[in-house]
Amino acid sequence: MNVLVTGGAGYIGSVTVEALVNRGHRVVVLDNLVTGHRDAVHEAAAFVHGDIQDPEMVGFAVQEHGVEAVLHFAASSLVGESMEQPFKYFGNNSAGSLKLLETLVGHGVKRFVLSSTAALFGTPDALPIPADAPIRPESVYGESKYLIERMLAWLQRTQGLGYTTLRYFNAAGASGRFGEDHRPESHLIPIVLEVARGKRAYIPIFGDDYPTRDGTCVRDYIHVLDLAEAHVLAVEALEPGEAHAYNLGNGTGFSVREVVEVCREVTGHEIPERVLPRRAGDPAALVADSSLLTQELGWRPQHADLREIVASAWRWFQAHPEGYHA
Ligand SMILES: NC(=O)c1ccc[n+]([C@@H]2O[C@H](COP(=O)([O-])OP(=O)(O)OC[C@H]3O[C@@H](n4cnc5c(N)ncnc54)[C@H](O)[C@@H]3O)[C@@H](O)[C@H]2O)c1
Ligand SMILES: O=c1ccn([C@@H]2O[C@H](COP(=O)(O)OP(=O)(O)O[C@H]3O[C@H](CO)[C@@H](O)[C@H](O)[C@H]3O)[C@@H](O)[C@H]2O)c(=O)[nH]1
Repeated sequence: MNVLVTGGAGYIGSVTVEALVNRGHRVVVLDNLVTGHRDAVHEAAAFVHGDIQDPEMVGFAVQEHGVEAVLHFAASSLVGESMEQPFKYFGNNSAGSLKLLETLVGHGVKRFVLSSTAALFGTPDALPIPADAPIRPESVYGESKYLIERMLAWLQRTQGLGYTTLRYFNAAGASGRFGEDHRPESHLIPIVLEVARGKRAYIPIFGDDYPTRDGTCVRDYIHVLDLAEAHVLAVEALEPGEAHAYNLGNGTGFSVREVVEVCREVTGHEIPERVLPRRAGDPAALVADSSLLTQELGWRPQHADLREIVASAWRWFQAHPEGYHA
């Protein structure tokens, strides 16, 4: 298939492009490089430096490359930041995706896979969270993604667009070539590894008074390679006019303190910690029930062990001490 990947110069997008290329698909990446890196774009993929909100750039990419399906990663994606900058999130994510979808539908694109999020679920009634759990975001980020899901539901009904929304939990780890390089970094595992690499003095723990087993937030960390594989399966199976929503995680939760402990084991470094106040928008615990994805697409995580996930990130950081800006 000819696949357009928005945000393909970013963390999860770059690893997914690698997986698509390995599977024999032809890929064009559209990215404005606001958080992504040109060097993170696989050499077998075409690259268009542009914004999802620019109809001319998007239209050019679609026509020039005969695009049949779109994987939409491009977004602003930090829970904490979204609570401080709501207009950025409703703008880039919700309004940006609306513009993108208008252009794509106008060019006859009928297959669309959305990077959605566990942040849709807020504080869930029970764990693990199934795909049909109630939606009640507790952050602007989560709401901004849910608005895109609602647009997709209406475009399926009115325009025959086929879509799959993958609500993934916490991406982590690296492929051999592509890894996580956010600036500044805000995600837990790369920050803990920055402490191990001597780039930070300690790991701040945002709250230890949550109703969890050790008081720190629990998350379901999924290997970026398993995420990439789910995208390949989803886009290969998707037909025009269909609608699917899947949760995507390992089904096991780790607290912030447990993650730090695994990082100590993997790196052999001490990793001091310091407890700070809670971060706005953080639910106490998020763990995925991905059984619908397993039933319908045969997806199963191949790298579920948190030690393996952390070790892959650790190897990538050792091989790329300055990230993509070497
Ligand atoms: N990292 C996670 O744990 C996680 C979990 C659930 C969902 N997600 C979602 O997955 C997607 C990718 O996340 P990531 O961690 O790889 O983020 P990232 O910031 O590394 O990648 C996003 C990419 O999109 C590009 N981009 C942003 N706005 C754009 C625009 N308007 N036009 C063109 N390009 C634009 C950026 O330059 C970047 O390359 C996001 O949609 C995010 O919401 C991430
Ligand atoms: O220095 C840090 C960084 C994070 N945390 C905590 O670690 C957990 C994980 O945080 P982080 O790695 O920032 O991820 P999330 O905020 O859970 O969000 C990620 O996972 C979501 C899905 O669950 C995605 O939608 C988001 O895009 C992605 O950033 C949270 O409880 C944070 O409060 C700390 O205690 N200290």
